[in-house]
Amino acid sequence: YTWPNPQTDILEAIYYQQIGYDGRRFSAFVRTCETGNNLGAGRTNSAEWIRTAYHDMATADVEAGIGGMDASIGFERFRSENVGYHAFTDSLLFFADFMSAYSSMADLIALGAVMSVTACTMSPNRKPLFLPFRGGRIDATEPGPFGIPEPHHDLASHTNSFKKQGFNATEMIGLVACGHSLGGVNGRDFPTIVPVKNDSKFDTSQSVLDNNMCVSNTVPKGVQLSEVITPIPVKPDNLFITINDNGGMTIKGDIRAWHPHAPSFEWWNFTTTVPVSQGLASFTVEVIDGSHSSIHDNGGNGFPLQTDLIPQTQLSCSAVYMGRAYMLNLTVAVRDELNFQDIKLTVPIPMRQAESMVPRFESHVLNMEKTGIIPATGYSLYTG
Ligand code: HEM
Repeated sequence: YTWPNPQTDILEAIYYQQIGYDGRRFSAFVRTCETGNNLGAGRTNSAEWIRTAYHDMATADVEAGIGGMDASIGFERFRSENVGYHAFTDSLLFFADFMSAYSSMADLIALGAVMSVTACTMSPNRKPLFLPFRGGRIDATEPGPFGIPEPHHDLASHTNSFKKQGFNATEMIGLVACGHSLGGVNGRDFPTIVPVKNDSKFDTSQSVLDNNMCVSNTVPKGVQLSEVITPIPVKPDNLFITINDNGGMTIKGDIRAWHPHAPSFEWWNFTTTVPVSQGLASFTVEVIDGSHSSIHDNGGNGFPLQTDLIPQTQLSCSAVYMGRAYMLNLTVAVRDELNFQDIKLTVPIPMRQAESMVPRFESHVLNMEKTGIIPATGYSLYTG
């Protein structure tokens, strides 16, 4: 993808930046397929994340284009068809820390499933599976229909229910078998599903996983999933531009570089000051590795810098207490020659939803007031 793209940028970081500087540590909870003893004997995060993804998706009606991966499980945890609700509660609580206006709970549930599959196919004798991950799911604001398959249902009703979810009988068997090979334990407690439990060893279920764990791509009508998200080799991050009162513009930032043989990304930072009159529209990055040099130009046009409205972080502050209070005071330098009439700030604020533990982002729009000028730069300051 081409940088910047807010949604892809954030999901790409949560997926691929695990350890080291700015590591998001999402995968620490599924470092191995067995990780999770902290939850109590026999519980594993990977199994719970997979089950959460499946139960979120399983009420889909693909023909009608309703339901699918939409985080409606947040509203549905206490239904009897969602027996063992702690698994869903704990998974959603973990994912909630990674939510933003650009990373929906439904995307994070899907990513959790993708990462769990990788963790559970990692062993010395085989290649781990990295399932393609797409973003763009939209969280539901109300519960979905009932319809999770339960152990006491008969075969015909399972077949029907999987058909509604978009799977034929063969896929149903594959999906249930591979799902329960990951869970690994619970089949024993529920004899009605023994036939599928015994069906799968990990070796044989891998191709099944491959085809079917794409359950996470079942989404309601109208939701457009992104392209498969893969890491870009060079990515700018934490860019801050300051308009100085001596006529200079200071650009600071990090560059994340992907070294094929390193376990994590390498990070470099830079600071440069140019006269405001000269400006800076974009930049390229040269990576020198031994005697080899390569120029990264973001697909041809360079990494763009937006200098019409520039947040001045040194003049701004924010405090976030999830669910209790929220404070943001933002000052932006605005280029005078653009003659904007109004400058409005749109802030997505996480709001509690009464019946779900998943917050909903609500956009609040406020007017920014002119609070000063930065002499001899052609910029004024607006605060809101
Ligand atoms: C006929 C369809 C299905 C039935 C009746 C069923 C039923 C169950 C039951 C009763 C449990 C035990 C829950 C507990 O002990 O709290 C379980 C666990 C599990 N199920 Fe299913 N399931 C079905 C399909 C699936 C599918 C399609 C997947 C994933 C693709 C899946 C993934 C899992 C996982 C990973 C666990 C283990 C959870 C853990 O260990 O924490 N199930 N299932």
